[in-house]
Amino acid sequence: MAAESLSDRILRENDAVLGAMLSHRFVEDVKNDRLSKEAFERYLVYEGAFVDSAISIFAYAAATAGTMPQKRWLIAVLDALANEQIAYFERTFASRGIDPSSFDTRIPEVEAFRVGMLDIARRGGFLDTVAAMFAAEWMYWTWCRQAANRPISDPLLKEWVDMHVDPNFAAQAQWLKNELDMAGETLEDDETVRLSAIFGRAMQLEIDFHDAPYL
Ligand SMILES: Cc1ncc(C[n+]2csc(CCO)c2C)c(N)n1
Repeated sequence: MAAESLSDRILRENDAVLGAMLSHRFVEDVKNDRLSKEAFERYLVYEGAFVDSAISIFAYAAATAGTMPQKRWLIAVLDALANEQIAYFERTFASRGIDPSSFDTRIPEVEAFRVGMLDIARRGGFLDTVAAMFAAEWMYWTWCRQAANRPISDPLLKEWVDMHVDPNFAAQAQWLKNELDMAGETLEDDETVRLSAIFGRAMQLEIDFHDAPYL
């Protein structure tokens, strides 16, 4: 039998916290088409602030990547973040008349996620960033695939869910998984334990972040 890949090991070891996030009230509300307009708009502002910091996080990954194919891939990720994801928020805020500066994005749950993810990238190495973003993206890809098969009345929420089932986003989640697996073939056990803990920490930050629109 083939040895378990590093990403599968990380997913298995963090099954409980991943499961808690996948059954979070926010995910359930989107899947059942009952997320309130107020919660969605708060989420959008918090999320827009996070996607902005994701540009910094992936910039750290590009700066610490070892090979040119990795750098090329990450530059494409940065391009998609700045020109597709951020563009979504600009369009959405304009069409809804949302003024992001009138929301408090410094509340602890939102700030902890942003600072926590950024710190992993700033202080850790390339694989630390990959493990944290694998947590974030694998989780979104998983629940958005479920949500995309159900009716969602708000066209902008529908667009947001669909963006995370798009083949480009799926390829990004798979790329992170594969980077972990390739590195995992030669890592010492204490290093794999550390990366699994980073995944778990990122997922707990996600749970708290998704509580924030309801506070
Ligand atoms: C709170 C939160 N967690 C995870 C994602 C998933 N996601 C979508 S794009 C992106 C950055 C680079 O691809 C990430 C992590 C999200 N959007 N918001």
